[in-house]
Amino acid sequence: MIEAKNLTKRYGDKVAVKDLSFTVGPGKVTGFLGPNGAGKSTTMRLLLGLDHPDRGTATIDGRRYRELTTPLAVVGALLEAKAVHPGRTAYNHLLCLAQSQGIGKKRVYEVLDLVGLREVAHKRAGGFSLGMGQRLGLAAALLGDPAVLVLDEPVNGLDPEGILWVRTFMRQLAAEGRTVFVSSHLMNEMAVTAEHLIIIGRGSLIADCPTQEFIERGKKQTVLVRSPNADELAEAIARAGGTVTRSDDGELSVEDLDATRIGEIASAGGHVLHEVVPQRGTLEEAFMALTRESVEYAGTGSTRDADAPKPGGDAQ
Ligand SMILES: Nc1ncnc2c1ncn2[C@@H]1O[C@H](COP(=O)(O)OP(=O)(O)OP(=O)(O)O)[C@@H](O)[C@H]1O
Repeated sequence: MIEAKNLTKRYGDKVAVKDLSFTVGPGKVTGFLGPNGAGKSTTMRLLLGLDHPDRGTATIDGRRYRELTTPLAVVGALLEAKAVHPGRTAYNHLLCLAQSQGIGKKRVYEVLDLVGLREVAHKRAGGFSLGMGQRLGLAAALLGDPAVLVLDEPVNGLDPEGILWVRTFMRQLAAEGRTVFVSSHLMNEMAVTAEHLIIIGRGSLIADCPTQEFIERGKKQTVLVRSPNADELAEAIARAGGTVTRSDDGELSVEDLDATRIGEIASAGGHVLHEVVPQRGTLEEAFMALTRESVEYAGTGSTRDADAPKPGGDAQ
C-alpha cells in the first residue's frame, strides 16, 4: 500500500506538488496521469526517498522509504530504462544489485526467467534494445520480490509487442496481489491497463477513481441509431424521454436513453433498426476535458516552451 498525505514540494517559487493525498491499494494496476509538469515524477521521487517533501509524508506499507532496511524487498522501482552500466552483462547488473541487499544468485536467475531475459543473461546490457532494457529494469525492480512496484513511464518508446508484454506483465503482477503504481502519458494504454486512476494537475489531485468511472464522467453517453424509419423512430424516442439529434445523413444521436430502451421502443413501434451503437467516450477525451484547466501553459499556442502540453499527442 502506498500513501501520500498532504504531500507538498516546492522548487524555489514553483510548487511542484501541492497538498497531495491519495492511497494506492494492492491487487490492481493504478495509473498515475497528469499533463506535462503536473508533478508525477516529483511525487514518485518523494515516494522513493530521492527527494524530501517540504510538508506531508509519502509512505510505503506505513514507512518512509528511508526507514526501510531492505528497500528492494518492500518496493521495486523502474525510473529510467537505461540506468545500467552499458559494459555490464544483464546477469552482473542484477547480481550487483542483489548482493547489495543480501539477495542470492538463485533469485537473479528467477527474475531473468520472469522477464524472459535468461538467454541473453550474459550479454552486455549496452547492446540491448529499448524493450530488453525495460525488461531488465523490471527484473531489477522484482529482485527483492516486493509487494509494491512504482513504475515511471514503463512503456514509453516501446513497439506494440513490447507494450503488450509490459501491459500483460503489470496485470499479472497486480493479479498476484501486488500494488502496481504506474505513470504514463499513453491514454489508450492506461485505459486498457489500469483499473484505477489517480490524476493530478498542477501538483494537486484532480481525480481518484476507477478508470471506467472516469471515462464515463468525461463524456455524456450517447447512442447512435440508424433506421430506414428515422423520422418516426426519432419521434417515438423523444416521446419516451430521449434527446435526439439528427445528422444530415439521417443518423440519430440519442442522449438520456440507453441502447436497450431504444431497441424496445423501436420494437414496440414496429420500426426497423439497422444499427444501435452506444458511443463510449475515451480516456483521452475525459482526460483532456478534466485537465484542461490544470494545464500549466494552456492556450499560449507557443512552441517555445519544451514543457508545454501536447494535446492529443499521446494518442496511439
Ligand atoms: N529539480 C527541479 N527543480 C526545479 N523545478 C523542478 C524540479 N523538478 C521538477 N520541477 C518542476 O516541478 C513541476 C513538476 O515537475 P514533474 O517533473 O514532477 O512533472 P511531471 O508530471 O512528471 O511532468 P512530465 O510528464 O513532463 O515529466 C514542473 O513545473 C517542473 O518544471
